[in-house]
Amino acid sequence: MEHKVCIIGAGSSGIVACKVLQENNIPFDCYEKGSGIGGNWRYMNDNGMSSSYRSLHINTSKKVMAYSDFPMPEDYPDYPSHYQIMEYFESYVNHFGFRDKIRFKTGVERVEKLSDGSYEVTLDNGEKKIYTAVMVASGHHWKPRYPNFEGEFNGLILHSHDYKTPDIFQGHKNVVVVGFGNSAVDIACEAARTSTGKVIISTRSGAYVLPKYILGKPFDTLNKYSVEWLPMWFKRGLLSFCLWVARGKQENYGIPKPKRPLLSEHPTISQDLFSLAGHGKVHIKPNIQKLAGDTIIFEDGSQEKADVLIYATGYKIAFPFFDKNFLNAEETNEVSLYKHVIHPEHKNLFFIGLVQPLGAIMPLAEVQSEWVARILKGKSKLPSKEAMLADIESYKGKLRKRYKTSPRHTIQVDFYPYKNMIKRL
Ligand SMILES: NC(=O)C1=CN([C@@H]2O[C@H](COP(=O)(O)OP(=O)(O)OC[C@H]3O[C@@H](n4cnc5c(N)ncnc54)[C@H](OP(=O)(O)O)[C@@H]3O)[C@@H](O)[C@H]2O)C=CC1
Repeated sequence: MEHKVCIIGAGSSGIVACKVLQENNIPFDCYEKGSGIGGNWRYMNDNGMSSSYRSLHINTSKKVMAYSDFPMPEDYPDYPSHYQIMEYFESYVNHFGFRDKIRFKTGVERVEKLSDGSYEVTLDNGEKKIYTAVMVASGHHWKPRYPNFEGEFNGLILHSHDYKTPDIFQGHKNVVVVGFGNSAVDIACEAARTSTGKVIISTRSGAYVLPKYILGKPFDTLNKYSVEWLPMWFKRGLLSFCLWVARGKQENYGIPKPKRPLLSEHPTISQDLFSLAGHGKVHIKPNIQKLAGDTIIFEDGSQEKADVLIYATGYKIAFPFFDKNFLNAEETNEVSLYKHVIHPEHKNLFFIGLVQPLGAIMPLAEVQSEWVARILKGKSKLPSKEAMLADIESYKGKLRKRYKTSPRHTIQVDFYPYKNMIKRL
């Protein structure tokens, strides 16, 4: 069967999907809402979906993040800025020469499955196109998830998605950042360097904070030596030892130790937090109990006056182009996909980059795309629908056992084991 594929989005997952299909001579069109490639990594992207802030640097190292056949420039630092990552993506697209297959400023409004199994794609200009397969690469860090605290806050409230520059912290601003993921820590550190006021991270679960370096090497480059068959207790012990060597106990800096074991949450990575917390520039408090005008009351009964409240509370997984009865993940962030790629009920509907790795998404989006290309060419066979559904349930069970139950842990994968598994498939 001759395929024609629709790729939705030209971010870091969409461009590698384009490259892989082109290499495999599979015809495709890619649609991108904004006027350029890069998705989340395009600061101030005019598609309105980027959550990048001006000071953003990637928190996985350049070697782990790069696509397999296109290394990042030698003169890039270990942890490039979003400007450098964008340059890298631009040269990737130029090098492999598929920019003309991407239709910019063209959003996908609707994707509907037809009775013959093909997909009707409606664009935002009303145009309708038919495809035999759809690769969804529209990202999962663009639709803010808000908490629902009792009471009202009078000051400035912002979700981390809308945070761009630290000007809002200028002067003597007291700042409370809710959440203890990577957005929360980056923004709290930036606030602490900008404001002379008090900066607080408010967290309901706490976090183990991993430094970017250990023994002078990017932390994630050590990860490749941990082989997938090692038991979890051993991996935990090894990581615990590495953390002890790299930074001692995090409690020594005023960062409480979570009550659950290591590797049961998406990692929070920061080199700066230790220093700023140790200097008393960032304080950690429990979750918010109540908002009361200019005062924030925490669950331990303490109160703080605040000027700025940042919700760094993560994102909803959303696909606005699907009918809610066809696919809806927003409330739970649960999407039932075989190996996080294949929809077992809908043939030739694929999801690229819809994973949250302990590592970078880009090389995983690459192996996923290669797998999809093989499926489309009939070179890889899928198991039965029942077997795929059973595999999905079994994986969900493993996630529930390992991770704290939370919408942020529904698409979690271990970088190297997942990459190797997709390669094997
Ligand atoms: N430099 C970089 O490369 C950066 C990368 N990122 C990546 O982007 C992705 C998104 O990160 P991020 O924006 O930090 O979001 P996350 O989903 O990772 O973290 C959200 C945080 O908010 C907390 N939270 C959620 N809901 C509530 C609530 N109702 N009340 C209180 N706390 C709540 C969560 O706690 P709980 O654990 O209890 O759910 C968690 O601490 C991640 O993959 C991250 O690694 C982000 C920023 C920078």
